[in-house]
Amino acid sequence: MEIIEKAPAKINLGLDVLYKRDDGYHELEMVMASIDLSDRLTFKRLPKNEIIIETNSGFLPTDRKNNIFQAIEAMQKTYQFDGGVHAILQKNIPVAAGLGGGSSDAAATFRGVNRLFDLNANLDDLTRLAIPIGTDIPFCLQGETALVTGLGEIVTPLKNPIPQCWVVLVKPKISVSTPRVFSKIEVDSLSHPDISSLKSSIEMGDYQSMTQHLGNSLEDYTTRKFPVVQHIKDKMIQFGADAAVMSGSGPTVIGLCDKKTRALHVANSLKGFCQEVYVVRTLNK
Ligand SMILES: C[C@](O)(CO)[C@H](O)COP(=O)(O)OP(=O)(O)OC[C@H]1O[C@@H](n2ccc(N)nc2=O)[C@H](O)[C@@H]1O
Ligand SMILES: Nc1ncnc2c1ncn2[C@@H]1O[C@H](COP(=O)(O)OP(=O)(O)OP(=O)(O)O)[C@@H](O)[C@H]1O
Repeated sequence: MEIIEKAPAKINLGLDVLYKRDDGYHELEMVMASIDLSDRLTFKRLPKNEIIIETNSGFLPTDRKNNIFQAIEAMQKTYQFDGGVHAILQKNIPVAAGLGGGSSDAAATFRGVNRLFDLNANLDDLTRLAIPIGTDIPFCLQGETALVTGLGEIVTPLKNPIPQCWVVLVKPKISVSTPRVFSKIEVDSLSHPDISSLKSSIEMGDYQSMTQHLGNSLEDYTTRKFPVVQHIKDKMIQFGADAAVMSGSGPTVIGLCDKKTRALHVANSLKGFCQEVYVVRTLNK
């Protein structure tokens, strides 16, 4: 028997860093949405108690450093099932891009192993196991559009998902380390997007108002370190995106367009500038 799970990327429409906690982590307030750009995972049972990870991506670790490995191990320890897991990852989401690829793979692994061994774990059970592996995983377990608070572990689905639109993703050829960004920011001097207005515009289905309230507290730091991120934002607006914002700790910039033709125009105009350009839809159930 094999189980197949899709692992969609996430975008941060809004990300506010509220304060730094005594343990070094940051209290966040975010609006996140899943998009139609996904990794694909296949899970098979193995007779012996081992974990094998195969992937089409040459850059990724296949040992304990991979989030998939950690998720399988957490499930093995908790549920003590007989046998091991062979996971095959088809990587489509750019790595270290601010699109939560590794977190979504881990979430898909929790779902997949749960099904593969008929473990009947519920969302709360899986969320508890997920938090120590990555703070984006609780959102990835639920998907769609949500307000995400705490360290990332408190996920509250919005009354309505993000209004249907086109998302242009542009990833410059740099990788950004999330731990490094969090260790370098000075919390007192960060900008604070209006997450409450962003949330209400989405819940009211008001696309235009939503585009006016996108924002990311981490953007100033990443754009100062990598000015190319600001260039991409400026170009997106110049070529017709309704709004543009950096996702997560970067470096991917997302541009929103209500019309497909305009999204394709923005994407085509940026292709000469960056190699990795995607046009996707948001993912609503
Ligand atoms: C920036 C975001 O992408 C927004 O969605 C996420 O918060 C990051 O999620 P992630 O990649 O799953 O990151 P994690 O592996 O959980 O955390 C990486 C590192 O970022 C820092 N970190 C993360 C989350 C948080 N609320 N405060 C932090 O300070 C910590 O130093 C942590 O060791
Ligand atoms: N399954 C995986 N897919 C991608 N990266 C992984 C995976 N497992 C471990 N990693 C490691 O995690 C690091 C960050 O990868 P990822 O693509 O999840 O970053 P990200 O998109 O910036 O995530 P976020 O937006 O949650 O910060 C990489 O350095 C990579 O080697």
